[in-house]
Amino acid sequence: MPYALQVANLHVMLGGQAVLQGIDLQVRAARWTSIIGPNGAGKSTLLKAMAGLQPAQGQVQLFGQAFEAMAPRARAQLLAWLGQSERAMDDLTAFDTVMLGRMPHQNWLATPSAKDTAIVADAMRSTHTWDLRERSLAELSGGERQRVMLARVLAVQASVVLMDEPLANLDPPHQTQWLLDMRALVRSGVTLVSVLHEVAVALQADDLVIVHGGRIVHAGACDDPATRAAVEAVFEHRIVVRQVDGMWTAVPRL
Ligand SMILES: Nc1ncnc2c1ncn2[C@@H]1O[C@H](COP(=O)(O)OP(=O)(O)OP(=O)(O)O)[C@@H](O)[C@H]1O
Repeated sequence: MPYALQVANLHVMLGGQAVLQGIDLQVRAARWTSIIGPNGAGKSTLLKAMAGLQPAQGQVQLFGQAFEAMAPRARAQLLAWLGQSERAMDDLTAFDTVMLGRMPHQNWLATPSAKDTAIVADAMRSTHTWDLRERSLAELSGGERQRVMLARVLAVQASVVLMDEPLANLDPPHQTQWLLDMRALVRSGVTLVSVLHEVAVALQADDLVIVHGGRIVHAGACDDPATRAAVEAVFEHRIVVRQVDGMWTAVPRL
């Protein structure tokens, strides 16, 4: 089975604390993997390490190649990243922000090609940000801004996309749209890894990785009953995983 990302014996220390303690993970290509777990479990740190943005002990491979062996530009074309509450340059327009996603494909100081412009327009239309294209980021609401950042990641057209809390600030229609867009992306062959607090959305993924205390406590297919039991357990049985209209969802146990 082809793997997009392989993580072996990953350790991260932050502020004298062991935040990741020997993570082994294999992310299957052309599938959607969701990472969930309680606050402070180490999810964001794991995702950052998989993006090469977090110094760590251990090994991360992208399509079988060690990260450090890859040229930065080749890696930036293959792997796109959306961080949590990502900072952006407030003075840039939404259009120019999304165009930043094309940088790994452009030559230094070259003007964007017609292809770059078409890809940016597509990404902005699919995230409903096209009408915001001339506004500066500073003028946008939290959800509008998040959708612009999503468009930027889509504009990279990377084979592997990592997203940390992509639904932050998105209203329910845009959450549903995100789900539909991500399914289409994965069907087209992209590998998606997302850290999500919305358990009901995370359960729609193909595979689920559950992190607790810097360790993976469960990894399995979302349609495996053992995975659903592990979800309830890691959240101390304060939620129940139920089927509604043929879809698995999580509701509070009151
Ligand atoms: N720069 C840092 N220095 C010290 N400790 C850190 C640093 N960054 C993160 N931590 C700690 O590492 C642990 C894991 O953080 P991380 O952000 O990976 O958790 P998370 O599972 O994504 O949490 P959340 O669900 O709250 O976003 C937390 O206990 C956090 O306080």
